Amino acid sequence: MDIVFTAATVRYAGRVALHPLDLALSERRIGIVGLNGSGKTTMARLINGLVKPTEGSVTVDGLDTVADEKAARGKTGFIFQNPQHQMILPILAEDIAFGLKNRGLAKAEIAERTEAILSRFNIAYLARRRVHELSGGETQLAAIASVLVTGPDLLILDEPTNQLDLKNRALIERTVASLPEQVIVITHDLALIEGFDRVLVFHEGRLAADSRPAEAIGAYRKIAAC
Ligand SMILES: Nc1ncnc2c1ncn2[C@@H]1O[C@H](COP(=O)(O)OP(=O)(O)OP(=O)(O)O)[C@@H](O)[C@H]1O
Repeated sequence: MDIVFTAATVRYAGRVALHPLDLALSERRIGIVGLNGSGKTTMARLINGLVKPTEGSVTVDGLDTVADEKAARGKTGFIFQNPQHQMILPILAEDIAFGLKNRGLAKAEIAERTEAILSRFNIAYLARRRVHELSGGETQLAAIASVLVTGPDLLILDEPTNQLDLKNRALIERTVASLPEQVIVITHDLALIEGFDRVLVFHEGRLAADSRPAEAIGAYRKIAAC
């Protein structure tokens, strides 16, 4: 899917969080890195329309995130920094089914798709568990399943390995690597994006580097050392 930023600018209460950004993204694996507060989440939220550009525009697959808000949002699944907050119903299978019910699917299809997505991520055993009792790694997998069940073309993950132990980091790395969907990951976990196609580095609300992972991570290390 093509994501195009055209002079996209974001101000919060008059303060610039993202300076005019011109960028076209179509790679399957895109990483976003940068210091805290550099504008990464703001940039990513522009893609699914959760943040609107104060000036300029953002399109996904040619759909404007403001003018074609609903259609554009349907293209993208977003996993937030604290994914437990995006789980709405208490039992995992019910939470996953909820997104499908909202789309008006028939009961049998909802059951079939819920089961299929749980198996796809090897978490069928968690189907009847309470979402707030899942471990960090289980929560990430459950959130990925809940979001992908509705069939978005693009998945955006905001710091998916934050607070995970080494074993669960590796599990999420493997899971992300195996997804057929296009993926954008915001992360401070540089190992996660080592094999990616393209890495963007943000600094003080501007795109400071945009290249293959090794070069981009090198640029990020220089920024962090200043
Ligand atoms: N809703 C908001 N209202 C006001 N200011 C905001 C809002 N969201 C973000 N900001 C500010 O915009 C700037 C960029 O924030 P953003 O969350 O995009 O950065 P980030 O690079 O994702 O940071 P982190 O790595 O800490 O998550 C920061 O100065 C932040 O305080």
